[in-house]
Amino acid sequence: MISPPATTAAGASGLDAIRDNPAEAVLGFDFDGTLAPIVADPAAARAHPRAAPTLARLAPLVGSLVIITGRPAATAVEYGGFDGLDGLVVLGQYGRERWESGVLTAPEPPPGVAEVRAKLPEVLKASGAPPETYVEDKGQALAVHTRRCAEPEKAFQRLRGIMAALAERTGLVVEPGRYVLELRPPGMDKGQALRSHLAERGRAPSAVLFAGDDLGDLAAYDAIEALRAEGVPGVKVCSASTEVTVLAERADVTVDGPEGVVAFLESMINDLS
Ligand SMILES: O=P(O)(O)OC[C@H]1O[C@H](O[C@H]2O[C@H](CO)[C@@H](O)[C@H](O)[C@H]2O)[C@H](O)[C@@H](O)[C@@H]1O
Repeated sequence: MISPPATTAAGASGLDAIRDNPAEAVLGFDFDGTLAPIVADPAAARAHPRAAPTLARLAPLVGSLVIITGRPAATAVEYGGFDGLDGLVVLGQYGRERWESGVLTAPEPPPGVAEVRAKLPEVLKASGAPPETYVEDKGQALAVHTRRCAEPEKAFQRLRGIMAALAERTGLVVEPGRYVLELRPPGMDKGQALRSHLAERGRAPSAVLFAGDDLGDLAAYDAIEALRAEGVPGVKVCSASTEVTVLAERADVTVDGPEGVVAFLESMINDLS
C-alpha cells in the first residue's frame, strides 16, 4: 500500500492510476526542500541519502522521472548524486535547462541577468540589507538569500519590493521562495516545464504526480489540476515545512519533508514491485 494515502478523492484516483499503469506514469519532483533537506548554505545542500537510490529503483518501474528545480540542472545533478541515473530528466532554472544522461542543454541568459549582476551589490547596499544577505549567482538567474540574517523574514520583506523594482527595470521576474528572492528570466515556470516534458514524451501519461515544498512549485500544482480537468489523473504531493503552508492546503498527499518524500516513494516501490 502506498503510504500515506491521499486525503482527497482526486489524489486517490491519481494513485490508483499510477498503480494500474505505472509504465506510463510521469513522476516529477522539486529538489531543495523536497529531495534535499533545507540548510543555511545553498552550496552545502545535498539530496537525502536515500533519494538517489530510491529514484534509481523507481526509474525502471515508471514511465518517466523528472526533477524540475530552480537550481541549475548540473548543480541539482551534482548535489543530488544523480549522475548515471538512467531514465531521469532534470529541468533546471525553472525549465530553461535540460539534463539527461550527462547531456546538458541551456540557452544563453537574457541581458537583464548581467545587468542585475552588476547592479545588485549597490542596490543591496542602498537598501540597507543586512550584511548576512547572500547572493547566489546561478548564471541564468541571481538569488538573494536572507536565511542567514538575524531576522530572515524581516530582511526578506524589506527586500521584496526593491527586488521587484529591479526585476522590472531589467526585464526579469522575481520568484519568491523560502527566504529567497530570485531574479530570473520570464517565460517559463515549473508548470510549463512539466507540460513540455509531457509533450516531449509524445503520448498521454496514465497519471502525473508532482512533489514540491515551495511557492515556485505551485505552478506545477496548477498544471496537475489543469491536467485533471483534461481527464489525466494527477497527484499533488507536499513536502511539508513550517516555513510554507500553502502547498499543504492544496495537496492530495502531505509528508514530512524530504525524509517523508523518500519514505512515500519507498512505499510506492513496494506497492509496484
Ligand atoms: O526549485 P528548488 O529545487 O526548490 O530550488 C529553489 C531554490 O532552492 C535553493 O534555496 C533553498 O534551499 C537552500 C538550501 O537548503 C536554502 O538555504 C534556501 O533558504 C532555500 O530558499 C537554491 O539555493 C536556489 O537557487 C533555488 O532556486
